[in-house]
Amino acid sequence: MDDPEAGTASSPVTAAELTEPPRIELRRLPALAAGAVRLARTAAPREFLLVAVLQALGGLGLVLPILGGRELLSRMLDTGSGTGQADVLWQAAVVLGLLGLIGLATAVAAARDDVLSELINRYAMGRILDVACTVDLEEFERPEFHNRLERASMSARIRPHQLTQGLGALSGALMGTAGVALALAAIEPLLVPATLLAGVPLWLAGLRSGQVLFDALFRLTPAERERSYLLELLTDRRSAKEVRAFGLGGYLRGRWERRTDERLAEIRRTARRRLRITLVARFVSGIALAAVLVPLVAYAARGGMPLADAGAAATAVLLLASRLRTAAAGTDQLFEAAPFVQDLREFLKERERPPALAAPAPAGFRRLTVEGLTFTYPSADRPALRGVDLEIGTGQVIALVGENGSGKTTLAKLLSHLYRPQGGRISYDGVDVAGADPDELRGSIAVLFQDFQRYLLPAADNVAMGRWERIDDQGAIEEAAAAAGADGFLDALPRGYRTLLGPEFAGGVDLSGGQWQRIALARAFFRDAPFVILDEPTATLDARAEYELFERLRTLLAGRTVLLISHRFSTVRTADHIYVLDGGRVAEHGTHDDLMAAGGRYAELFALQAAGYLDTV
Ligand SMILES: Nc1ncnc2c1ncn2[C@@H]1O[C@H](COP(=O)(O)OP(=O)(O)OP(=O)(O)O)[C@@H](O)[C@H]1O
Repeated sequence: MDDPEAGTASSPVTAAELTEPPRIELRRLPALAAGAVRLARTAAPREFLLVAVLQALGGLGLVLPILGGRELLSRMLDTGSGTGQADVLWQAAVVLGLLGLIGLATAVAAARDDVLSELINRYAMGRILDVACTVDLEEFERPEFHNRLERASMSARIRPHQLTQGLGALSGALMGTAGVALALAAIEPLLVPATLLAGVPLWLAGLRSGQVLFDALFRLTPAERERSYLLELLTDRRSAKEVRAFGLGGYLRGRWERRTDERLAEIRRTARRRLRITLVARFVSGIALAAVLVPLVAYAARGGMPLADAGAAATAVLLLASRLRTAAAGTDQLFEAAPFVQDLREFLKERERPPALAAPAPAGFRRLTVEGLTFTYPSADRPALRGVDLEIGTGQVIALVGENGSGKTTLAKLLSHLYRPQGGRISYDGVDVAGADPDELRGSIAVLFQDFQRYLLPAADNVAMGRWERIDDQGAIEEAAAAAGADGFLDALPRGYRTLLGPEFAGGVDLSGGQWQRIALARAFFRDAPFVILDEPTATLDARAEYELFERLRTLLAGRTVLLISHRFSTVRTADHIYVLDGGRVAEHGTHDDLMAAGGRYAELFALQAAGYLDTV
């Protein structure tokens, strides 16, 4: 596909560089306008051409009355005969007909413009999704990335289209301006540049006013995101029950109202600033116009030129000034959209790693080795993992245990290649996989997260999301569901596997927490990967289901390598090897018997849990 951003990229602007609103530079305007036109042309080639041609025809509507009218008038004054009058009538009919056609073109252009706007929005949003789906997961931990994503999404809705609209309006207005300027030049050439000067304050004001609006919306972005988040809390089904149970409606609503008031106050301040800029510009422009008209009238009054000529010149000056104001309306749109489009383009440059640099990933391993693995979350001041060493042999079941916050899930995320290690290495059979394509590496891994996703899609699709390429393999879907113990309740659903899950959509049904977890487990089985990572896979399962699952786990996942994270020591004791994490480090490791004999942290936690069960008996 033709890439409208091609050839424009400099080094990507990093998140840190964009904490202040970028300045719009006049010299970048032509490139921005060209970029927006390319974007519009790529997004909607036919619509763009049609609207551009129709808008240009509409622009003729500004010139035609002047040129046609003048010609018509001189013909009327010249003709005395009947034939001449017929000519004039015929010519008048042509001018009127053309004006009618131009009116039609303008109306059609406006209607097609709505479609063009949607198409540009869809294309720009597609480009934003390209970035959102490919950036490192780590980016989602950075508030600045979310601010930029929010701004880009808001800008994509209207700004590229606004920029092309501004260009269209400007080119139409410039045609009109040129027509009047020619007429004025015929009377008195000096008056043309003098009148054009009156337009300069209007253009400068448009530039400043556009930047003021962008600065305000840029600074409002974090608060705007908070407002959206509060709105979601107040309107989403998942939060609705807790909001009611804790009586949070009024409190959260109050927070939303305060943020909204702050936004309104900022919008009011910005509107006042922009109005001041416009009024000052119009005043200065008016003075500049008076500086042209007053000497003209005075000169004519002193007899320097015939009064009729002076009257015609003054009329042309006023007409030119009015065309300049129309042109300024176009530049206002252009300047208002430009900083947003510039910001959007910077975001779109934020493409992830160039795929060509990634080495082919090994399909699996016989031995996975982790050495000195270190990782700190972008928003954290302490590492979540510090120098972790670990070894996993193919076909083994390895367990990770440790208290809350000890780093188990973080290690699982690094082993699934969702984050890149900041120190240390992960090797497959002695080869560091840091340079390999993470997408490819993830292709041979199935992960079941603690906070797995509940897709509001048909039940079968929920399982098939594990390997969407095989979404039509109903047999394999049912097999995976049976392995996870989900077949019973899925068969009993109103439309079986085709039942929509989630009651938010018509015909959808909800499941219990444990049933959702079995579906997530089925998804991991359906992925059919050689390395399976299960983070608390039975947290919401009943005791019998959990027991049965672990009894069958070795059979179900025979030949696969399993990394199991669990707080339930009864389930991890059968693992081939157990790693105990503490404060981001491996505190100890070994088999259940080794660790019990060592009498360390594992033995202590195991005894604590066992005592809890005994107390309740
Ligand atoms: N996205 C994040 N941003 C910042 N810090 C994080 C993030 N996720 C986890 N942490 C921190 O990293 C540390 C390790 O967290 P991790 O989720 O790996 O622990 P865990 O052992 O899986 O805990 P649990 O048993 O509660 O699931 C904790 O101190 C946690 O606060």
